[in-house]
Amino acid sequence: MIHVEHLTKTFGKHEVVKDVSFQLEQGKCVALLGPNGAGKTTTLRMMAGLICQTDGKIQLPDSSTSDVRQQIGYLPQHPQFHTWMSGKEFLVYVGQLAHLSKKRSTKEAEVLLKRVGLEGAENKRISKYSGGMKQRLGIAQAMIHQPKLLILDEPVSALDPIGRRDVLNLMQELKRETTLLFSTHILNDAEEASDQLLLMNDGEIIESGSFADVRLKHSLNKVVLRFEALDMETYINILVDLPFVNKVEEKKQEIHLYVDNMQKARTELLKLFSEKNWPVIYFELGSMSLEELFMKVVNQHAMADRIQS
Ligand SMILES: Nc1ncnc2c1ncn2[C@@H]1O[C@H](COP(=O)(O)OP(=O)(O)OP(=O)(O)O)[C@@H](O)[C@H]1O
Repeated sequence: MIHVEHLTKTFGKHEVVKDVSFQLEQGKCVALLGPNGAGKTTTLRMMAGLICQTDGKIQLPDSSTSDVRQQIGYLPQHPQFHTWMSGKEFLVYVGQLAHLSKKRSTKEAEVLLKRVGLEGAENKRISKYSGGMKQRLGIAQAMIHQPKLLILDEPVSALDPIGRRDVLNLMQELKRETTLLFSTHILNDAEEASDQLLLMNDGEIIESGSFADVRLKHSLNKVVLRFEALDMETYINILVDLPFVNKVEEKKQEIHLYVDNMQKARTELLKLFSEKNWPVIYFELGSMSLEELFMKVVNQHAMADRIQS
C-alpha cells in the first residue's frame, strides 16, 4: 500500500491541495481526475518528490530508502528530452542519472525500448519521433530504475487517436507489474485504463472508488430504451401509464423513463417487453454518462461549499 495522509500544499496564501488522504493498493491502476486547476499536478509532483508538501506525509512500501524518488517513476505533463540524442542514448543517460551503472542502464534501456514498442527506432534521433513515440519514451525513462509506483501526468491528453491508443495499451500492460497513478481529464480513457478513480476538485478529493461503485452511487433513477421499430408513440402511450414511471421523455431515437424504483422498473419492464414482444435493442438502467456524473459530483461539491460559507 502507498499511503497519502493529510497532504497539503500552499503557494503563498493559496492552499491548492487541501488535506488530501488516499491509499493506492499495490498493482492497481488509479486515475486522478479533475477539472483544470484542481490540484492534480501539484499532488503528483509532491508524490514524486519534486516539490515539498506544506503538510502531510506520503508513505511508500519501502520505508528504508531515504530518497523516495528511487521508488517512483514520473512522467511530467510536458516531458522534455535532449532531442539530439537517440531514444537509446537518452534512456542510458537517464538510467545513469538514477544511479544505475552504465552496463545496467544499457541493459534496462534495451529491454524497455522493446517493452514500449520503440524497437527499430532506438537509434533514431528523438527529434524525429512522433508525439506518441516521445510519450512512450517518456514512460520508458520513468521506468528505467524499476520503480514501485509509476506516476504519469496527463500521459495521453496531447496525443492524436493513434498515439493515445498506443499509450493506453502500454498502460494496460504496465499495470500488471507496477502500481500506476495517472492524471487525466479524458474521462473515457480513465475508465478504460484504470481500476479506480480519485476525483479532485478545488484541492480536495471529492470522490473515490471503483468506476462501477461511483456510477452506482450517483446513478439516476432513469431507464433508457431503444427499439428496432420506430413507432415511438405506441410505446410511449403504454409506458407513460405504468405506475412506477414518473416521467417519459423522447430523445432522438431513445425513450428515457424516470422511475421510482429501479428494481421494480427492471422486473416490470422486462416482463412487459416479453409479453408484448417489443423489439428492444437497447435497455440501460441508471444511466448517466461519465461527463454527467463528473459534472454532478463537482457541482454538488461546489454547492456544499457555498452553503457552508
Ligand atoms: N508553483 C506554483 N506557484 C503558485 N501557484 C501554483 C503553482 N503551481 C500550481 N499553482 C496553482 O495551483 C492550482 C492547481 O494547479 P495544478 O497544476 O496542480 O492543477 P491541475 O489539476 O493539474 O490542472 P491542469 O489540469 O490544468 O493541469 C492552480 O490554481 C495553479 O495556478
